[in-house]
Amino acid sequence: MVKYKRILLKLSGESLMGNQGYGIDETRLNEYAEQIAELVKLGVQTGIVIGGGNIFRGLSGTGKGFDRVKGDQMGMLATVINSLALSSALKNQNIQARVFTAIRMEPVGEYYSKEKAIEALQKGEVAIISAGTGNPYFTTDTASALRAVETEAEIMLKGTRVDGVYSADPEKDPDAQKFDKISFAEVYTRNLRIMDLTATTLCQENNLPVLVFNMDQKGNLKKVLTGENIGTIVY
Ligand SMILES: Nc1ncnc2c1ncn2[C@@H]1O[C@H](COP(=O)(O)OP(=O)(O)OP(=O)(O)O)[C@@H](O)[C@H]1O
Ligand SMILES: O=c1ccn([C@@H]2O[C@H](COP(=O)(O)O)[C@@H](O)[C@H]2O)c(=O)[nH]1
Repeated sequence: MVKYKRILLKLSGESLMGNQGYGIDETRLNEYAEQIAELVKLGVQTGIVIGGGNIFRGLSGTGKGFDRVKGDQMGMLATVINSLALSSALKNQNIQARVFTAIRMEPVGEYYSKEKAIEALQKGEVAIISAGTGNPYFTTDTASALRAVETEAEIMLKGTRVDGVYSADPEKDPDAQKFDKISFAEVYTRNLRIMDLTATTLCQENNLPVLVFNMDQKGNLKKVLTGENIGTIVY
C-alpha cells in the first residue's frame, strides 16, 4: 500500500555528480534509477524535475562575466542533459520514461504541456520535465513546485543530500537541529533556505506539502512512499 498516488520528485543536479566534482556519476545515476523503478512498480505516478548544478548554474556564470540570461539558459540546458541521462538509466531498468522540455527542442524531448505530462503519468510512464520553467531568473526548485501544482501531484518530494530541514544549513553549521515537520510560515520567519523563496511561496499558496529527504541513501524513496517516518515534512 503506497501513501501517495501521484508525486513530483525533485532531484538535485549537484548530487548526481557523486564525488566527481563535475558532471554525472553513473553509479549515483543508476542508484537513482533503481529507486525510481521500485516506485513505478508500486504503481506510483511519478513526475521528475532534476537540477543542473552538477554542470552549470547561471548565477555562477555571471561571476565569470557571462550575461545572466545566457547563463540561465545554459543552466536550463544542463537540466536537459541530466534528464536525458536519467531517462536512459530508467530504460535500462525497463521503465518507460518521457522527457519533456520547457523550451522547444524536438527531437531531444517533447515540448512540455500539462496535458501531455498527465497523460504520460496516467499511462504509468515517468514524466521527466526538464529545462526548468523555461525562463531565466528561476531555479529548478521553483520549476518543481510549478510542475507539481500543474500535474496535480499530492506532494513534492525534494530528494537531496541532507536528511531534512534544519535550523541552519547543516553543511555549514554542525550544531543545526533537524525538524520532523515545519510550517511554511516558520520556514520564512527562520529564514531557512532549503528551497528558494519563490518555490516556497508557490508551494504554500497552493497547499502543496514538501517532503525533504536524503535521496543518496538507497531505499529512502520507497520508505517515503510506504509511510516510514523519514525526512522533514513542510506544510
Ligand atoms: N535550513 C536548511 N536545512 C537543510 N538544508 C539546507 C538548509 N539551508 C540550506 N540547505 C542546503 O540546501 C541543500 C539542498 O538543496 P538542493 O538539493 O536543491 O541542492 P542544490 O545544490 O541546490 O542542487 P541543484 O543542483 O538541484 O541546484 C543542502 O545540501 C543544504 O546544504
Ligand atoms: O526555471 C529555471 C530553472 C533553472 N534555471 C537555470 O538553470 C540552473 C540550474 O538549475 P538549479 O536549480 O540551480 O539546479 C539555475 O542555476 C539557473 O541558471 C533557470 O534559469 N530557470
